Amino acid sequence: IRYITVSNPNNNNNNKLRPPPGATGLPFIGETLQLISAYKTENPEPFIDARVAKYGTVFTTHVFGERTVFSADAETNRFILQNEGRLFESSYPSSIANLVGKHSLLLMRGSFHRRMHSLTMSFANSTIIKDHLLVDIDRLVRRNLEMWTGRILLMDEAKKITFELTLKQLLSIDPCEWSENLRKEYMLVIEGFFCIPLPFFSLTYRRAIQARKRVTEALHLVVRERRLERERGVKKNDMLAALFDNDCDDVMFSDDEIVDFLVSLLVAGYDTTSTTMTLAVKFLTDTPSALAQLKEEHEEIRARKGASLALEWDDYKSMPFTQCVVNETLRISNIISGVFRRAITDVRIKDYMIPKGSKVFASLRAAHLGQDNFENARVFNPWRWQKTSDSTNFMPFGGGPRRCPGHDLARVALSVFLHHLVTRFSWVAAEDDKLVFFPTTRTQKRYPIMVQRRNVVE
Ligand code: HEM
Repeated sequence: IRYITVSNPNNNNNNKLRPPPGATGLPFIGETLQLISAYKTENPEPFIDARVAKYGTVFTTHVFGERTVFSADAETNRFILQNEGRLFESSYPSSIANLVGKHSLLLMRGSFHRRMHSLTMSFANSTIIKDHLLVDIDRLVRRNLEMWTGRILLMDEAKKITFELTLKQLLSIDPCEWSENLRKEYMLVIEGFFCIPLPFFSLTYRRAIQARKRVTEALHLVVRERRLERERGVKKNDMLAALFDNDCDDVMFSDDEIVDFLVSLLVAGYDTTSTTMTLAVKFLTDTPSALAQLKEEHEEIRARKGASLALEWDDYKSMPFTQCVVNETLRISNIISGVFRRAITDVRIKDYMIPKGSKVFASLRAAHLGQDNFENARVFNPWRWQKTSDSTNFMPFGGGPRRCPGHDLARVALSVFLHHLVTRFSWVAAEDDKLVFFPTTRTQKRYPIMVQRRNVVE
């Protein structure tokens, strides 16, 4: 494949190139309804498969109000993501942009984005996790699991756990009534992400905007209080402290900037990690041999440590099969099904021309489920990762300058959660439940399970 930026508009060869083939469907709505109805089922693949068969892995469609170049090709996706800021830039729908706030990392661009992205990374990298976040993750996961009994909605429980973890890491706040109320407001904000961003038309969106206001008010109070504490010399080791410390450089963050930044970190880590936790359990329940192997791995760790010691970094590093399960869950469920970008110049991809201004969707899902990229790609098979530790076709956390800064943190949280779950409980699905992929990836009934405490551990 040749990828070339078109810098000379008078180049005749380039002028002959056309945009990728495809169909743009009905006026205004394009193929949006076909896409939504496919993604509302357990098997949305035919939407992509049919177009790939007809037009190839890069095709044109028209979704969510705009003509869009859709890439189902892993190499093209990588090229798009790595050229962030040079050939493409991220482009979120206005519903999401309004709700995360204008100072959010998701919306930042250029050198400021690079700087804030690396600040976020430096707060969630493996050294920091090893040195102090792991202790909190272990404690908060155990604390939640201790309360489980009988029938639970796993998706709700996983959300509670990830929200508590994120709040602790960002603001050093332990679970309490205040944090639980904040979480409820957050759920309303996230509901608003995928609806029409017109308060007049959508009650969900109106509710989301009001909830965002309450969330930012609550966070403003925390930031103000922490500034006062800081003046009194109280030091904390969390994301908010890192943002305050950045004041010492050339930039002084205002409270508004800090609050938007925190809102977007909570948004980005909350739904993604909790849904992955839930789906990992669902896939394991449906694949008993994988669950048995996972249990064995974790029971060995417990046998070494005894019933009650907290997990340490070396324990996390001795969970090879768990990493296979995490990879395979990320590959097959595709919590972030793809990312939207906009071409900031004319770009040549393969033998097509992507005109400047075009909307582009790099479908991570299509690459992960492409039969040419993975053998029996649509089957949950964690053992495949025992053969290939890394794959260039595997990008659940995106790539390039916007690669997810929470990727290590998410992996650790998932592994610790699975460890305590399989060593403390056995469970069965309480009802049939199925996966759907619109508006976000979730199971229809929030995955009800019946849990039973095991005797092997405290
Ligand atoms: C299984 C869990 C997760 C998945 C699958 C996931 C996936 C992704 C993906 C695909 C992107 C790239 C978006 C783009 O290129 O436009 C991203 C960005 C991001 N993620 Fe995650 N993420 C997860 C967990 C987390 C966690 C725990 C955090 C908290 C620190 C986090 C914070 C972010 C932020 C702030 C961005 C925006 C980065 C930027 O635009 O520079 N994510 N994530």
